[in-house]
Amino acid sequence: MSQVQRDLPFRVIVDFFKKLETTTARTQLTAILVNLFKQTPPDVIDKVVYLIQARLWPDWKGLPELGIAEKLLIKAISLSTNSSEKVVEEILKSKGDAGLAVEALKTRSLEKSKGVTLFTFAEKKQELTVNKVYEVLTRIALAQGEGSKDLKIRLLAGLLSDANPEEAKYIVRFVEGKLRLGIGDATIMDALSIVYAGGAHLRPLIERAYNLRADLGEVAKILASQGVEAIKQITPMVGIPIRPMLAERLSDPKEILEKVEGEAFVEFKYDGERAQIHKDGNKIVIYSRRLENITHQYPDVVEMALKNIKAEKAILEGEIVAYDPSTGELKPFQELMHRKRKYDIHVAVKENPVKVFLFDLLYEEGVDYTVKRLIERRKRLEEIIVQTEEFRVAEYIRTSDPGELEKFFLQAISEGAEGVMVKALHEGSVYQAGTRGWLWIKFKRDYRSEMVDTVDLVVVGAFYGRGRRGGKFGTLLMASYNPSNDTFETVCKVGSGFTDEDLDKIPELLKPFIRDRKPLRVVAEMEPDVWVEPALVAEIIGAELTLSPIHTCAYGKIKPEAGISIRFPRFIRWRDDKKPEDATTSDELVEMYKLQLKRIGEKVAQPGEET
Ligand SMILES: Nc1ncnc2c1ncn2[C@@H]1O[C@H](COP(=O)(O)OP(=O)(O)OP(=O)(O)O)[C@@H](O)[C@H]1O
Repeated sequence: MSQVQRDLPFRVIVDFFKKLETTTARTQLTAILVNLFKQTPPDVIDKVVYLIQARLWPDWKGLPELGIAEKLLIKAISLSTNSSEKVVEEILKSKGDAGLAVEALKTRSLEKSKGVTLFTFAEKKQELTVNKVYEVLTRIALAQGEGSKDLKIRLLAGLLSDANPEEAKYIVRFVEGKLRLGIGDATIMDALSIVYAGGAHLRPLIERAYNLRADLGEVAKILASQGVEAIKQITPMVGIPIRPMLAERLSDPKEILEKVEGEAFVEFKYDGERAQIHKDGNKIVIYSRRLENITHQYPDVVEMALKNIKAEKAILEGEIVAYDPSTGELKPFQELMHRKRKYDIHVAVKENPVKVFLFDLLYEEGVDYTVKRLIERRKRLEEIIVQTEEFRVAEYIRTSDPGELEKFFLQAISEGAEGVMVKALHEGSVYQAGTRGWLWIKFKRDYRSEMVDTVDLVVVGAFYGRGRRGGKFGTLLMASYNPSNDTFETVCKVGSGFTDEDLDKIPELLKPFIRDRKPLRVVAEMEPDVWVEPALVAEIIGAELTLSPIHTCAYGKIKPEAGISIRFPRFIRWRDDKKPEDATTSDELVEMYKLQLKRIGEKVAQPGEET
């Protein structure tokens, strides 16, 4: 065999980007991706995956972003194309896209130099490779502090000079953060399974590995270089976040207990911020529900964890909740916002104290607890911590009695929780990382409306307002997530519930995600004024769920030619702790719709009852 290939020409990736631009069907997307992975040597597959994900590394690493503002970009393009900044600005204006601008300028300067044949042979540039592009982009991102602006410009200009016009176009789009390809993690995992197992059957294992080690580039590399066995052996690792287990929802205590097969742990569902606490000796890292590193926001939690976790190496989960030290009362989630400010964290720590309620153990001293029953995980959790007033296990009971469950639920609400989490205890009650399933069921407070619960939907479009809202976005087109084909299906247009301040902020929030055509993963019948790449999640409540022929959520699942929609939807708040794939799924809306029908049925059956 020839020498092992360790790199991939960058033009192969460029060809892939180009093909994607003219593709809309998901099956085709997967096929194109399979073709790319087949050509990718194992050594660079991690980098190829990151580039497809439009990033340089997983967000949780907390490494800097590229940090190239438009001004710097113009300077770099000007340097690399021998054009003045003014010319670059003009072309940028007329093309409306920096990628197209650099492509045009480079083509022009190539044509100009065509006549000059002297030295061209000897000077023929080396072909750009994925490693080279990745290395320079990394250096650009890591250049920080004094003189870093200049360094960033020089590095980028150098890279663009080495690139041909098409390569330069995509490099610029990447740098600008505009290289969203509409390829979700689900499609990447499908393609990896096809390439390395010849079909879909490896997909669940790849997904499990990704759930335990939230780094798809790394998972792809292990698979490509060490094979399927290595993927099977993957266990949690302290320092690398585990994708959180999620709960289904129901609101009938009897039905909930039937679903978890009888006896259950019923815990307070605290209204705070989920925290995955990693301890490695005297180092603590805290990851959020979205797997962002939030350690710096909670120096007090770091201290509590160091003091009260007896294990050397462990991964624990809990909820961080704000409280009022004068009364001991728990405060709502919004109070934690003070911890998001970058400066004066010590002031926030003093003014907004928190408690931690632990509810799971995922790993301890080389043992993978995610594969163990809840009962074992909880027992060990209690053994390895010293419980204090501020750092302790979530309030819970163990029961199989619906009446007792209901009573505990009311107690939870009266003590400032949102409701309860009911957790299965049976043989199969493992920790299902990254999965929403029936092993955990949330039972939340009724919002005093027909819709029992709020939903979290993704912005996929926006409409300009009229009257007082003229010229501004007044209404957003919202969608649910359909994980079975990795798409976003429209549910409703929401125009109420926004404060003036919310409305003022919308253009800025949407700006990076606005597209001139329907994003690949969006399924919609209506045409908004602008399309929005799925990125922003909002919590929505409405009067009730209805069926609508113009929305595509779970289309045809309840009735032919109708999707599920929300009557009188109202915006509650942004959920920036959620990724679009964490939004309420179309199947969950189907369940909620059925539940609503059932409750209406019950009301009709007992007309005397107060509703
Ligand atoms: N005792 C507990 N056990 C598990 N999760 C808890 C508990 N108390 C509070 N929580 C929080 O509830 C969330 C579980 O609900 P779910 O799995 O549906 O996630 P979610 O979609 O963020 O929930 P929601 O939208 O209801 O806030 C967890 O992410 C966690 O932050």
